[in-house]
Amino acid sequence: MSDNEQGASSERTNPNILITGTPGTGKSTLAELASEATGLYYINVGELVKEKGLHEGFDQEFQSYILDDDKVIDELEQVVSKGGNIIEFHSCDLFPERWFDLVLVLRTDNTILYNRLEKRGYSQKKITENIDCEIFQVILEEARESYSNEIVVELQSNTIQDMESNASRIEQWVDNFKTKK
Ligand SMILES: Nc1ncnc2c1ncn2[C@@H]1O[C@H](COP(=O)(O)OP(=O)(O)O)[C@@H](O)[C@H]1O
Repeated sequence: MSDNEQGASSERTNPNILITGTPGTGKSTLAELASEATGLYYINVGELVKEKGLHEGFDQEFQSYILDDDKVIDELEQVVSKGGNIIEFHSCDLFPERWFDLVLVLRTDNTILYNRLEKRGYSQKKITENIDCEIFQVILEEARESYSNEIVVELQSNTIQDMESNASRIEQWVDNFKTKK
């Protein structure tokens, strides 16, 4: 990531990073690795929503929770305002723009993604929905519309090597952010 991907310089001495992308692209795996490498605090928003009931119920048709955006924002506001977090979620337009110094959108080739989702035991309907989401770059477009394009970075997440190099890029980026503060 280049210097200008540093993004709009915030007052934070520790950055907040958002890792987003279609389900199955490897967000949790990368967020955990990057959290270990950087010491930033890892927040899995999907898990938090379930744990703390930050939703308006379960949508049987889409087999997912209907988010209560306001509850999610309220729950996270305090910890995010201090900086030093890696936040991971399969959507990104609900969070305030000011929260993030870097927004990473993971991308995976269709066949690889298909196999990962099938292994997860997703229904055919849910697999198709997610593959379509990836083909039409829904999350990438959402990220570009919601955040300054200077801080939005697309990362390939097909192989273990991709995962390792993405984690080390994040580590370097965080070091660089802290050095400049
Ligand atoms: N870059 C990668 N290369 C190979 N396998 C990966 C990669 N990223 C994730 N995986 C695997 O794909 C599956 C889904 O990853 P996960 O991190 O749970 O995705 P997400 O959090 O985006 O839903 C897991 O089995 C994980 O081990």
